[in-house]
Amino acid sequence: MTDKTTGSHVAGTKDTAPGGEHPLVELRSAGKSYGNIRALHGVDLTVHPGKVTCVLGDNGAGKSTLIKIISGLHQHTEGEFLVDGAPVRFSSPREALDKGIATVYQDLAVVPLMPVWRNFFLGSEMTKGPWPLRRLDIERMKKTADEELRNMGIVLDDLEQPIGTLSGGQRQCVAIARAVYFGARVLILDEPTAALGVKQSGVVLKYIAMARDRGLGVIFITHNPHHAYMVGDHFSVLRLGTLELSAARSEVGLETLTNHMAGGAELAALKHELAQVGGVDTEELPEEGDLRAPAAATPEGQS
Ligand SMILES: Nc1ncnc2c1ncn2[C@@H]1O[C@H](COP(=O)(O)OP(=O)(O)OP(=O)(O)O)[C@@H](O)[C@H]1O
Repeated sequence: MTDKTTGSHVAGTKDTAPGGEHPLVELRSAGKSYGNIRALHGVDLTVHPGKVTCVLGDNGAGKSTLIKIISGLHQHTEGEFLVDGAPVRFSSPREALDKGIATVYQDLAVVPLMPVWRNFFLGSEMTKGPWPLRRLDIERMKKTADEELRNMGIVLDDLEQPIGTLSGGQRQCVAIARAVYFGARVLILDEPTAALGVKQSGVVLKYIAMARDRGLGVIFITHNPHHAYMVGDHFSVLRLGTLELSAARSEVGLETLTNHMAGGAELAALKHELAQVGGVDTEELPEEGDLRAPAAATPEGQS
């Protein structure tokens, strides 16, 4: 575990792929500057098949920049980016997709009024018949979408219903099933639970676990340490563009993770500011050390 806040380093923390294989995706001291704004610096990250790597961080921490590098929207300006052990520099998201790296964005790229099955195949429609008589193979698309969603345990009453009528959680799940069907090896999920309630978040976390169990390497971007801890194998906390914490599940507990995300020092500063405003009983607000995880939290060092 590397903890940048304490400077401590625990031996044996470097991720090694099972069987000594290369990670699917690896960043080595990677960084990105936009002009003279350094958005990301010195980031190490590995993604292995069948594992969930969680990237946590507050607003402006650099999460989107990190996703953009891996998904081919931006290029890194420092360090190395490797896929299957080979250095890469993508010029477009298409190149990332060709390597099996699929990204599910929070504002899902769906057409709300189109049926679920049509959105499932959007941009990659099945066709039949020879050119120039080629036409959409609607029956096969409906059947395949139905099978694939069922395989992922997603049972919808009617695939003809417009995707816009599904709940946010269901839409995320359809997007995950779609990425799995189209051969993703690495699935990047951009805050999939951010806009969801507790129950819907639980459903999405279940499908993240299913994608993992199917052997995909998942990068789960989130603000929420509790959600991360439900499914994560490795946790990377970004702060102001650098890695503040990088730890395997066996090395970090939910409590530590929550404290990192809550930003104890920032909370103390906020408490001080609130005290100046008046009208808020700051005595009742928690101290840094009081930021406790829920009772069900896994004890430190256990998973
Ligand atoms: N295109 C850009 N040009 C200049 N600066 C940028 C650009 N994109 C991001 N930044 C800066 O880089 C830093 C990291 O931003 P980034 O969007 O990666 O953070 P984030 O963790 O995704 O935040 P949020 O959760 O708010 O989306 C911020 O200071 C941001 O202002």
